[in-house]
Amino acid sequence: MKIFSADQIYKADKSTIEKEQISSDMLMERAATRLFEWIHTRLQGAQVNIQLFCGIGNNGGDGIVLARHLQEHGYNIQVHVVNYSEKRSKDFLLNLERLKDRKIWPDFINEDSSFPLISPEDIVVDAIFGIGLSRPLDQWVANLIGHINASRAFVLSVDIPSGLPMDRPPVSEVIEANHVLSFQVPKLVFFLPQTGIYIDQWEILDIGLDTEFLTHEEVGYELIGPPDVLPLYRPRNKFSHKGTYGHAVIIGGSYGKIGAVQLASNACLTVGSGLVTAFVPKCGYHSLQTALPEIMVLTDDDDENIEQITIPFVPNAIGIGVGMGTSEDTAKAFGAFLKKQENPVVIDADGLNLLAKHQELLKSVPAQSILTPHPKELERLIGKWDNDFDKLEKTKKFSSKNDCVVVIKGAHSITIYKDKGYVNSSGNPGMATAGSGDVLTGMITGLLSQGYEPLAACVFGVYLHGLAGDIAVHQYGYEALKASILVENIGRAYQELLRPPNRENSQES
Ligand SMILES: NC(=O)C1=CN([C@@H]2O[C@H](COP(=O)(O)OP(=O)(O)OC[C@H]3O[C@@H](n4cnc5c(N)ncnc54)[C@H](OP(=O)(O)O)[C@@H]3O)[C@@H](O)[C@H]2O)[C@H](O)CC1
Ligand SMILES: [K+]
Repeated sequence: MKIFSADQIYKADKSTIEKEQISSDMLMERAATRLFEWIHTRLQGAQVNIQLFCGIGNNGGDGIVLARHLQEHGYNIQVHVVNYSEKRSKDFLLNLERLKDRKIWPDFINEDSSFPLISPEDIVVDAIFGIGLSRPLDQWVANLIGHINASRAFVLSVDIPSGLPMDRPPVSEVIEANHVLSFQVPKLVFFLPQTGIYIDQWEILDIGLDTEFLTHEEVGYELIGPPDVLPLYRPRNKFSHKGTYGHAVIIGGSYGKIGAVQLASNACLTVGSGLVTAFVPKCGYHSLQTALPEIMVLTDDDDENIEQITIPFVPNAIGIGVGMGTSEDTAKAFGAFLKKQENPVVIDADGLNLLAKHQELLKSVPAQSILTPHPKELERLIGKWDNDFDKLEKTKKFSSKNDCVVVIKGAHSITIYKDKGYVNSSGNPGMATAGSGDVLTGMITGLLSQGYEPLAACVFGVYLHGLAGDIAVHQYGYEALKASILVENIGRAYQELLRPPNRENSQES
C-alpha cells in the first residue's frame, strides 16, 4: 500500500474533486460520514460523553461535520473549537454554520480560556490539526493537548494525532492517540520510532479518493502487507528437486558465538533453500553437526576465528557475518572473500561492523548485495543522523551510492533500495530478542538461494519473519519468544500467507 506525503494527499483531493465534479465540502462530508459510521457501528447509540476538539482548518471541519452526524443520531456531544488562528478554512466555516443551524453552539477555546473538564470515561475526538500542521504549536495549544493527554479519556484522532507533523519529528506536545482513523492512506510517521510512539492503533478509512491518481503517483515509501508480498512468492514446481532451490552458505561464528550460525543456517534451510552449508571456525563443527543434521559444515583451519574463507563450490547465495567477530585476521579474510564475489551477498552483524571499520571494503561488495543493520550498525556505516527522517534519507543515499539493499531492522523494519523504502507491517515486540536478526539473515539468504531477486528476498523475508513472530507470540507471549521459536514458525507463516481467503467472509465484505 502506498504511503503518500501531505502534498500528494492534497493533490489526490484536488484530482478527486475535479474528476467527480464535486465540491470540497462534499469530500469533507464523505470523510466525516466514514468517521461517523466507524463510531456508530461500535457505540450503537451508547450515551457516553463525546468531547470533540476541532481546529479551524479542514481537520477541524471534519470534526464539526462528525459532531452534526453524532447529534442527529442522539449522541451526547460537546463541541469545542480550538481557536488557534483567525484564518479559518472555507469548509470549516460552512459546516460551523450548519452546526449552528441545528442549534449546536460550540464553545471557543482561546489563549486565555480555561480548559474543559475531561473525565477518563469520556471519548475525545481529536480534530485539532491534521496533515496541515506546519510549525510549532502556540504554548496554550500545546497546553491543551497536554490537558487532553492527562485526562486518560479514550482519544480518537482524525487523520493523524494533532501536533504530529507529516515529515519531521514534533517539537512540542502531540496527542497520544488510542486510535487513529486515517483517511485513505497510512502516513509514514505511524511507523517510525520517534513518531510512532503517539499512536496505539491506526486504521484506514476509504474516502474514495481518485484511484487513478493513487495508482499512478510515484511514492517514496510503501507499507508492506500480504497483498504486496503474495505476488513475490515463488511457488514450488512438482518436478523440482533439492538442486532447484539452490545451495546456500552461511559464513560466520567465532568461539562462543556458534549459535548465531546455527540459527541462521536453520532459518535458511527452513525458509526453503535446497541445501545449506555452514562455514565456521573449527570449534563450531561438532555442535552444528549435532544440532542440525540436515546441514553440511565446512571449517576454517583456525579453531576460534575465521581467518581464511574457502568454499570449494559456487553457492547460489551467501550470508556472511553472524557471530563472526571483528579481529584483524577475520577482517582480512572477509576483505579477500568479498573481492572474489560476483553475485549479491547478504551481510549482517560483524560483517557490517567490519565494513564500517574498513570502509574501503565497500567497493568490493557486489552490486545489489543486502545489508541488514540494526540502528547501531547502521550508524557505524552511514554516520549519525538528526532524526528518523534524516536517517531514511541518508540510507537512501548510501543505497544508491553503493547499489545495495539496506534492511533497517526495528519495530517496523524498513527495506531501502535506492530512492524507495518498503515499510514492514508484521512483527511484534517479542521479536526484540537475541538471535532474531540471525534468523532474518538466514531467511533472506535462503530466499536468494531459491531465486528470489535481492529486493524481493528482503521485502518477502522481512514480512515472513515478522509473521512467524506474530504466530509464535500467540503460544509463547512476548517475553518467552526466542529466536529458535521464530524458525519453528516459518512453515506456519508460509501457510498463513498462502491460505486462500475465507470465501464466506470475502463475500460478506
Ligand atoms: N483527502 C483527505 O485526506 C481529506 C482530508 N481532509 C482533512 O483535511 C485535513 C487537512 O486540512 P488543512 O486545512 O489543510 O490543515 P489542518 O486542518 O491540519 O490545519 C489547519 C491550518 O492550520 C495552520 N497551521 C499549521 N500549523 C499551525 C500551528 N502550529 N499553529 C497555528 N496554525 C497552524 C495551517 O494554515 P496556515 O495557512 O496558517 O499555515 C493549516 O492549513 C486532513 O488532515 C483531513 O483531516 C478533508 O476534510 C477531506 C479530504
Ligand atoms: K487530528
